[in-house]
Amino acid sequence: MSVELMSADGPRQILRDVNFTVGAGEIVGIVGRSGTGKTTLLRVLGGMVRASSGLVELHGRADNLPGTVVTVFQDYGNALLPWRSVARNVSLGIERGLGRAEREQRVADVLRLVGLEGRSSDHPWQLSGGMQQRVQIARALAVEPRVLLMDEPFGALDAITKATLQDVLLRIQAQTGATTIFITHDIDEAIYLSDRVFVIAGSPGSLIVQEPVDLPRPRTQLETREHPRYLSVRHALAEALREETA
Ligand SMILES: Nc1ncnc2c1ncn2[C@@H]1O[C@H](COP(=O)(O)OP(=O)(O)OP(=O)(O)O)[C@@H](O)[C@H]1O
Repeated sequence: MSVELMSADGPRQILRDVNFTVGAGEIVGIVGRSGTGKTTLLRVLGGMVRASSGLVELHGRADNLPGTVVTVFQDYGNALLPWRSVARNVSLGIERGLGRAEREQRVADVLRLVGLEGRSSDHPWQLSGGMQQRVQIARALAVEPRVLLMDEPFGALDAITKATLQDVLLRIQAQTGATTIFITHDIDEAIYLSDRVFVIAGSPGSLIVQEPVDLPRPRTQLETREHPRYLSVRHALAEALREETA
């Protein structure tokens, strides 16, 4: 797939020949320097931007079924509606199509998954940044997506909250089996969470590495990061990113 977008000087190629397949239930982390087109790629996968050549297929179909692909943004502060309670933010994507009892049950279930069961009647501004990001993740999960796309989901959080949410995400993904594709600037986060790590490089951006992680699950913050395989994947990714900078 390739993507061209309009700039002030006319059309500009943003991504060139980015072709890959992601298996159902797989977790893929995308890393790469700023401006290489990672967010654009995620937008194409989410159906928000159209590829100028090539296509995105989900289970062999090019038309993304609404609700099957959901995106979580880094900017949780703006993603949540401040006048709505936590529960009503989470129910945003399921207000049509589900009866009230089923909807309330679904909201309660996903809030429990992200560890916010006691905060359903709070408003976003009454929560910490990490909690607000959990609300956004809960809202995405409420529609029971087959594909979860996340653009630097933990980028704005402190290291301890980030580690906690990484583990929340792994637990949820193991339970829901959602195919998960996320962007991060943190190589360690990419390895810790993923089955494969993609490196996007250049301008226009292309997919230069698809590194299998091959670390056992369930993963833990200490043991996984001390595993010899972890270090070799880290080395390979650092080399790929360094070569690109050189
Ligand atoms: N809507 C748009 N119209 C025109 N050009 C765009 C648009 N969105 C992004 N671009 C351009 O596409 C290129 C890639 O941007 P993108 O946000 O995808 O990169 P990125 O790898 O996610 O960067 P970062 O890591 O800094 O978030 C940039 O040159 C940007 O200016």
